[in-house]
Amino acid sequence: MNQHPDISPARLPELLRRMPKAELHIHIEGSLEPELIFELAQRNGVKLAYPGVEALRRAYAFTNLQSFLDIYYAGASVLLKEQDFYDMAWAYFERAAADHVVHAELFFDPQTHTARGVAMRTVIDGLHRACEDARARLGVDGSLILCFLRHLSEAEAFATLEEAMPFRDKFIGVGLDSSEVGHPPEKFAGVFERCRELGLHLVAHAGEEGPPAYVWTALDTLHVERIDHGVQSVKDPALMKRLAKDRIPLTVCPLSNLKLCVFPKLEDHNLKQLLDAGIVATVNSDDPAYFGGYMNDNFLQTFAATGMDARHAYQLAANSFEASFVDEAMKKKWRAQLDEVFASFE
Ligand code: HPA
Ligand SMILES: [Zn+2]
Repeated sequence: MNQHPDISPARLPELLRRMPKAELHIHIEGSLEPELIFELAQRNGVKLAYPGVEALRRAYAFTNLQSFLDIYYAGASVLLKEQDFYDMAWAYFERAAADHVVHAELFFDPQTHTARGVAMRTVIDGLHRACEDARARLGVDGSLILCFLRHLSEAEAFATLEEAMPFRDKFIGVGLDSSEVGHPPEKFAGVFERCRELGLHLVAHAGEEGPPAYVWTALDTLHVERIDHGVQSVKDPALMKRLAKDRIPLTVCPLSNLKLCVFPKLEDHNLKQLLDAGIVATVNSDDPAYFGGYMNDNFLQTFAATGMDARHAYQLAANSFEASFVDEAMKKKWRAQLDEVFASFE
């Protein structure tokens, strides 16, 4: 296995496109393209606040996380039927396959839908059916992670978990998303403890806009296995050491961070710094329909802006497999595919 191939910078874009990779931080509702939003709105008779696709796209000028979330929840309002959830996830899987994503762990926000009267079964069945078809027809392995909305109460998270329990075999874990600042991980200590007892995988958004303290409590109070975003961790050297020592993966989303003004320019992004500190960082798209790109857009633009090389590319792909919630045999298979692609570029 050659982890440090001598590959010329000119061939780096093609290598980034072709290498197999896992996506571990994608909100499936954030993959809803404006065209599909309008198609579903028409199909379901939902009235939107924008006259058309272009007007909606023009509204995608965000200043921070909250300015995005307001539009993201409005976009999700067109999802009503099982087929809508299926169509959304299927469109994502087709794009993922084109980017050589071999495995994806999809976040979904049930509370966004159940609050509008959509049944939990409708949401989970539609998404799960798309995962099954993606495996069979595209060769993309997919699984679901249920996210609690952190701007809501812990009692509401408990009620959501209860509602989802009849479908326990259709999701592999739980996460925590939505407005971060003012809603620290410890607000959800009880429900995460219950999810841990249930044998669910645990992740949480922390250190996207919020302070390193939120990353610490996600680790030590919620006992999460991965941190989503986590880019603010560089402000705390002790935290950086902890993440590296315990090999806690960070699911980093460079174009999201750019669009939500977490970094002023992609050139300022700290992904290379995280990797060079020995942290198991990965690249992900977060909400690709809103942030200007899917997996390969994130890889290509970030590499062009930050001067990372083929060694970083290999590390990021290998990290995505290490950080995924699959068995060792699957990880081994994907690492072998990764080595094969790198070997073909030497
Ligand atoms: O980037 C995000 N952060 C927090 N919540 C979210 N929900 C969708 N995307 C995001
Ligand atoms: Zn996210």
